[in-house]
Amino acid sequence: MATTPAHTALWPAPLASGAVDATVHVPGSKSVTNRALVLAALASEPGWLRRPLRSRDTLLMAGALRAMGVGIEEGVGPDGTGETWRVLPTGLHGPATVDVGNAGTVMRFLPPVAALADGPIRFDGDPRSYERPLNGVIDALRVLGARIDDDGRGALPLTVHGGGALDGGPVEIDASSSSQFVSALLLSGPRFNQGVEVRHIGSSLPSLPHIRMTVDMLRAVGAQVDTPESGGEPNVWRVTPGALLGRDLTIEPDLSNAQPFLAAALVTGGKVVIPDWPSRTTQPGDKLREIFTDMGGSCELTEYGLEFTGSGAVRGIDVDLSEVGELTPGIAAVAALADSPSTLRGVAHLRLHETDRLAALTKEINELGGDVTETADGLHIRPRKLHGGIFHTYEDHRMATAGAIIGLAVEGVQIENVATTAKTLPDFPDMWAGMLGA
Ligand SMILES: O=C(O)C1=C[C@@H](OP(=O)(O)O)[C@@H](O)[C@H](O)C1
Ligand SMILES: C=C(OP(=O)(O)O)C(=O)O
Repeated sequence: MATTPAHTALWPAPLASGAVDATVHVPGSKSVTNRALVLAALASEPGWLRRPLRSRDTLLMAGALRAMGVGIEEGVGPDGTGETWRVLPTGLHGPATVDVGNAGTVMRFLPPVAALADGPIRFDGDPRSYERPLNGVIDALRVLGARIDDDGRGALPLTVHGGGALDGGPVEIDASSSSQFVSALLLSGPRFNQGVEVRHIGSSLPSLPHIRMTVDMLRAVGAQVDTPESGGEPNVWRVTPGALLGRDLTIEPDLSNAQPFLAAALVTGGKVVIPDWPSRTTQPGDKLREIFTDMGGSCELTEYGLEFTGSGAVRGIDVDLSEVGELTPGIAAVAALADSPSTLRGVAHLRLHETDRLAALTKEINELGGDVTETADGLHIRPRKLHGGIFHTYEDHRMATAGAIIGLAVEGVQIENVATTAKTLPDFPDMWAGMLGA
């Protein structure tokens, strides 16, 4: 019997029968796991990643580093706990081929690593990866001494002809389309002969917490990094050349992936506890404590984790999301169920994410009867009574979880290709059913 291909399969989003009351263990952060893998691969000694995220994006990162010769072994941590990767930074060899899938972190963070390998590294990925901007990384690497063959569009596919070392030094980039350009150059910077000085010359710079995450993690493995926040020039980051330490790092839960579960507490007037929510973090998802409180919930951060409670009321919000763009789909879903209008601003660069998220959210919410309009840099959302229907996801994990949030409150919502959540949260459907007590 023919089976339905995953991308057309429909998942009936469960309707909440009442207020949710659940504890949800959220797997490790995509952004922290993929940075930790890169830094461990560039270190001068072995390192450990405990509780790494195992999802499409992080398995692609691990696979790519392995293809370049890095050892990444499944293991038991130094204290006997499982769920660990041991990283043996023995390699960086070409020729090799890297599949980036549609992972921004893989397509941006690895070309600078490949420039340090001793042979050609070919990069390819999903059709959407050809459309996502990479010019900031390609142009900068050329200035820093790398040889790269591409088709001139400033995007994938391409080959980095690694020369075993890279000069490095000062470079200007426009990172207004993605903060990942800056992170990519900084992460490999300690291994460039002269280090790197990245000067952002564009009009705006999204996702600043993700750049802070890069800087914090570099410092934690012994790199010296000067930043605008540490008294340096505005928009300039400087990394000194030097060896990196191998570390024993426990990966924090992915706070952006906690979003749909917190949203469930908000829209059902229930309660959700997320264990191990860090008391200090650079993850943008931490901002949800404030945003979802403004939208009607309340939260308490204890040593055990975050307890988030909905009040039964869901309020609209006017908010600049430029620092936390990846939270937009989940906030838009909640806003569509609120009792007053919302304006989400500062996220024009979302048009270049997994899909054009502003267009996709507008179309899919409106097809359920909503009233959403796109602005130059965001969305206006005027809540209306929604009805069931198919919610298309465009191979975007956060579109799928946004649809699931709406489905809690609207009967008959069917999510197309819920399996696309595997990009960062492979167990999403089971976790969602578990939260609802199914
Ligand atoms: O560095 C990172 O880990 C990320 C940076 C952000 O990218 P952009 O600056 O391209 O939005 C974010 O949206 C993405 O999900 C993860
Ligand atoms: C934008 C995202 O991913 P990527 O790392 O592919 O840019 C995201 O996860 O929301």
